Amino acid sequence: MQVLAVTPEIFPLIKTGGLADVAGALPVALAGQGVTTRTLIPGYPAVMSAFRKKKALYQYPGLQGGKAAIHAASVSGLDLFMLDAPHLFDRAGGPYGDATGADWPDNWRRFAALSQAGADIAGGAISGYAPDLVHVHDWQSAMTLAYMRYGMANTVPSVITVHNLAFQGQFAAAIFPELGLPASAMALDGVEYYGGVGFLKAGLQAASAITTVSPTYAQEIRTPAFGMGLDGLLNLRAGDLHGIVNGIDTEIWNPATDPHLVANYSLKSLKARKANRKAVEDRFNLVSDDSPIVCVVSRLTWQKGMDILAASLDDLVAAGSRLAVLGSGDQGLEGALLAGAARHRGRVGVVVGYDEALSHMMQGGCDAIVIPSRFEPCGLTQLYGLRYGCVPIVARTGGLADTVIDANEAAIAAGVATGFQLAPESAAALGHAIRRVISAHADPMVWTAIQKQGMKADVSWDRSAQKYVQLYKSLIAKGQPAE
Ligand SMILES: Nc1ncnc2c1ncn2[C@@H]1O[C@H](COP(=O)(O)OP(=O)(O)O[C@H]2O[C@H](CO)[C@@H](O)[C@H](O)[C@H]2O)[C@@H](O)[C@H]1O
Repeated sequence: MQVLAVTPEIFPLIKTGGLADVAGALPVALAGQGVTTRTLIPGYPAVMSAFRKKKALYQYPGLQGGKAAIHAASVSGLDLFMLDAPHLFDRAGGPYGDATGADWPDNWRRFAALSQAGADIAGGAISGYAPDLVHVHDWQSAMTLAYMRYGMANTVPSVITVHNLAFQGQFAAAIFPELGLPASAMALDGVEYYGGVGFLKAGLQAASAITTVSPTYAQEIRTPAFGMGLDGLLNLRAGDLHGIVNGIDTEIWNPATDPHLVANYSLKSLKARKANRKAVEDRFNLVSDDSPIVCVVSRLTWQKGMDILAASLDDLVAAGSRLAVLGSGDQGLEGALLAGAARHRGRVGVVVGYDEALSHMMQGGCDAIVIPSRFEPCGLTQLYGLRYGCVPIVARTGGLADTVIDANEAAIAAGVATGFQLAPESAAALGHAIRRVISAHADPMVWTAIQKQGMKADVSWDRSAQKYVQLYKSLIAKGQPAE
């Protein structure tokens, strides 16, 4: 089976968050199950400069205002198509904005172009390549399905995965004439969204099936509280909506071989974690003692509950915990956390920035990782935590609720506990959870049992990749009715 994936990010080439991890790991997992994936990504500078050997397979004399070409290349087991469109993607800064973090004003044009190229490939633009199915991710590639629906590839089945409903790609109606879609597309069941154009909405409407990254989030987004304006549409399409929990790349995230750790270890050699713990203490200027180091590796945003964490710092330190925070995002939150570190020298350390290597070291050296999100489609850092014996402390929402078994008395007695759950959006619940963690940590038998049970959990892609394959097969068997 041949699948064309379209995504704005892919690890290891370009990553701002969990979407990149999934886009990079899923094709490898699917390959083991007879699915060949080729992934279309934008030709950002980091992408185009990664390959010496490129081959232009398709040329556009004009695509959203400039010349463009589709190239093919392979890296780390991934087969890629790259959309080389310098007027759209050859810019310093991040994939979505400039160095100050401000969004590019023409993001609609950039990701409409990516989507147009995706639909063109699906429709046969690359000679000899005809995918059986198209799989797109989030709003940045969602319009692929609209271009397919109103164009050549309207019989190719498709899947859209929602990694985060908060990001919708909503733009003014004035852009519509420049999208190159027929006038009939500007309709309630087309790309129209609250009077403007909705990229994610258009994809949700056109997809043969919709997936999101955990069963609980798939239910939550059908409610007004989590649906972010799309719950009505998601309820209409409930029969085509599936929750498939993310896995992780267990080669890249393997404490036994991870090159970013001072000391490698496994279930049988947990004591070796001490050397990593020492390295974390040094990096974050923490005092050395027996109290647990609780870490955070996160975008610093409201979604992730980082305001609740910042407001709870004094309480968490008073309870006896040490904290190591790595993150970047909202400047107000960065400031609040840095101020907390200044108030609690030696007990709270904060590194503002994005540091892949340090994130591995923290999972390998800290005792626990806290994820107090308000909503969390899946969450990956708790899965890395499970694999590394860095016990997850998670808000009971979305994929966090689906992947961590709370260490209540019954679960401890049954030997199934893998972490700690808390009620979302509550500083009191966070404080209570940290006190439970400190008390469990003080009992090495209990703590080691929780760590080991987490390390035994299956966080690989195996089962979830099977679910995607089953879904792909059922859609291909059904066929996509032409309009
Ligand atoms: N400062 C930093 N330095 C280094 N690494 C950092 C970092 N901040 C974050 N990371 C890394 O970025 C990734 C973030 O993954 P999350 O699952 O938390 O996702 P995110 O909210 O971006 O993604 C959305 O998509 C993913 C994938 O589907 C869903 O799991 C999630 O719920 C949804 O919100 C992890 O690999 C983490 O280690």
